[in-house]
Amino acid sequence: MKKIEVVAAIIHFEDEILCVQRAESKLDYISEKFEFPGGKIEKGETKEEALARELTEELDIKPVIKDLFLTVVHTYPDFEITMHSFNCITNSKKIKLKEHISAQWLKNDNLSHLDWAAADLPIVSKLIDNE
Ligand SMILES: Nc1nc2c([nH]c(=O)n2[C@@H]2O[C@H](COP(=O)(O)OP(=O)(O)OP(=O)(O)O)[C@@H](O)[C@H]2O)c(=O)[nH]1
Repeated sequence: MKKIEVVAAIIHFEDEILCVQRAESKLDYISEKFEFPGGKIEKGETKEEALARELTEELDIKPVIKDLFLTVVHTYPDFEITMHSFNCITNSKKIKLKEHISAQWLKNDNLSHLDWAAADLPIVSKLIDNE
């Protein structure tokens, strides 16, 4: 099975976190699901470099990338994903949605209300537990 390695940003603004919604896709299990912004690590990049590049490409933002929060391994029907999530801090809620179809800034208690990609659920649970 195909394996991909992905980085994702938990972007904090005060007590809120940025949640973004993927576009429609032929893979129904990720189509229009909520996720944390990020993407695949390219050859030769560190995780932090990949995350900084993806955040510029997807949202045109440069938050401060802090510590690794959780690494999740999840098997979807068509591929296995290893996803490294990092806490990031921003001092502005300004974003430009270049690829995603919507975005919400939510407090931890409200994160469970969204329809998340399955690989994100352990991250969402840990954020809620840390509250
Ligand atoms: N960025 C991101 N991807 C996630 C999350 N959860 C999750 O299952 N994924 C999956 O991980 C994969 C990331 O690939 P991507 O398509 O965003 O990466 P990319 O920007 O490098 O895409 P590209 O291949 O079109 O260049 C997708 O299959 C996506 O559905 C998440 O929270 N953030």
